[in-house]
Amino acid sequence: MAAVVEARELVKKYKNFMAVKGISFSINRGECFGFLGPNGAGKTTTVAMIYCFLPVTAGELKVLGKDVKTDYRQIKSRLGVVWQENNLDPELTVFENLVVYASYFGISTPEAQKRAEELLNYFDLADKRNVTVDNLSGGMKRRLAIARGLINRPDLLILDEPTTGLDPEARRLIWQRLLELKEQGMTLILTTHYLEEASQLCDRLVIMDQGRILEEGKPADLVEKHIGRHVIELRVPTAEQSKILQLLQEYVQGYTAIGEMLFLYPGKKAAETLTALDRLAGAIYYRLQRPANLEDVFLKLTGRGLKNDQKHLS
Ligand SMILES: Nc1ncnc2c1ncn2[C@@H]1O[C@H](COP(=O)(O)OP(=O)(O)OP(=O)(O)O)[C@@H](O)[C@H]1O
Repeated sequence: MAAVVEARELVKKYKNFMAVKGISFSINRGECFGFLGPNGAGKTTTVAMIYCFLPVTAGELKVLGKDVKTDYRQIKSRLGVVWQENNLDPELTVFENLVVYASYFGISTPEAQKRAEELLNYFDLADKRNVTVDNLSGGMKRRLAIARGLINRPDLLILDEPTTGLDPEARRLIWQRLLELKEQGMTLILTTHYLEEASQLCDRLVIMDQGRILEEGKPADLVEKHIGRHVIELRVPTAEQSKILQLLQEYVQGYTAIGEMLFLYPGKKAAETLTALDRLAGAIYYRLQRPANLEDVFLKLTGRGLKNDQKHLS
């Protein structure tokens, strides 16, 4: 499969702060590739370098076979981007936002109008075509921003946290459209700190933290590799934990301890683990068995949750 993005030992330094610390990855044509990580991981910085918006400090970065250091004009003309912050023009109508943006790519007005109509229909915004952006809901603004990112019919669409701050219904509508675009063969790159978004949309992803890539792979494979099918969550006083872990060692393949919380990975022995736990009930304040997910992978790799506001200790 042809790579549309190749990064080798990519580094980004802001003055004295190294936001991206020598990462390597490769993105194939037609896939949805994700950068998953908490705030400050370096996701936006990385996609901004792919979009040729930020210069690379060191390392190699090729997009669509061209070098971002020398061929950025050609690369940019073939990319679409949707930034996390709303940067739609509030003075213009929905329709005008698309047509004016198209002019930056040298697209003729009749062609731009035709594409704008198609995109407004596709993103369920046709009845809003003549209102200004201020009159749109958050979900509509985000859909318009994605429509605008597609106006030049890009080879690659970059989405920086496309559904952050949206309600579940607005989020699902955007996921639906992005999945359709992928089915039509579009290459998508997205950053997110929503594990559900990453699991639903991404064919492959990297897990980033503090400027580094911790893991890379298909979402389901990463969960299987690090955790298995299930997680048993326990709340146990820290003084009791080593005794419990010792008693469970023949059943449990791995675990993560964060304060009083114990996250157990029982592999194929979930039933045996639960039976063994029943005999220990006195020391355990709380117990839950649930399917494993990408957040468990992140937790195991870093000892922290994906969202900064998330507390794992109750
Ligand atoms: N212009 C800048 N100058 C200095 N430091 C910066 C600049 N932009 C970003 N950073 C820092 O670089 C690190 C990575 O930021 P980045 O925005 O790439 O992270 P992120 O993973 O996209 O997080 P978020 O989800 O919050 O957008 C952070 O510590 C951030 O504070």
